Amino acid sequence: MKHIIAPSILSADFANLQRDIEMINNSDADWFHVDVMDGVFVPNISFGFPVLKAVKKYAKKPLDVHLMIVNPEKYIQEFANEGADIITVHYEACLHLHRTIQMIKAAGCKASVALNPHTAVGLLKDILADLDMVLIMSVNPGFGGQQFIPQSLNKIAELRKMANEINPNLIIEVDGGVSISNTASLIKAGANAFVAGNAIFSASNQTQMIADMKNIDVSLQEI
Ligand SMILES: O=C(CO)[C@H](O)[C@H](O)COP(=O)(O)O
Repeated sequence: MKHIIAPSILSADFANLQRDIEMINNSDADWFHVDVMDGVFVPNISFGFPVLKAVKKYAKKPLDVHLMIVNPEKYIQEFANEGADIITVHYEACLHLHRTIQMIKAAGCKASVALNPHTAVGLLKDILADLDMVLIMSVNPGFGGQQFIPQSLNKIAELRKMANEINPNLIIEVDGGVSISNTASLIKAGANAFVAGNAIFSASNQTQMIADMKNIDVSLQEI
């Protein structure tokens, strides 16, 4: 299966959100990545249900909702009701992660767990079989436009190795500092879904940038 490109609407122009949603609809992108931040789990506040609902109204592709919030279990059903297709909760925010994953599935969504840069992938071993996706944060969450943390490549490779034994269909998504210049090395490490905010929305031709990231020829790229 070809890798997935998920533009992060955190970097969109909120005064022209419908225009940016249509750009994604008409591009080679696969998903919309929607970052929800509460100002507690991360030092930033983004948006919540009303914006998700507005995006859902126009989006013609699945909504990949990344909850950077404490106590995410309180809001799973409402995010599902407002249109989330994939829900990612943070390992660091869940005291009862297994229960929260079951809640996401019961709400009819794909279930995913995100790991902050300091969190070891081995901690997911006993729950990996229950997951549709793991999101490796390759920056400290909270802001777009940060620099990719190189150690993330080792984490992806380690996770892919573990997934090959436990859950071969696991999607490994990378989020933070992803661009056309590191997509190939991330694919080689074992990732197959890419969130990109700044790299797409600051490009002079956004649709072309999405196409370039989607159609990158890994065999021609150096690590
Ligand atoms: O989760 C996020 C921030 O916490 C964003 O999705 C991520 O930072 C994408 O932005 P960029 O591609 O510009 O790094």
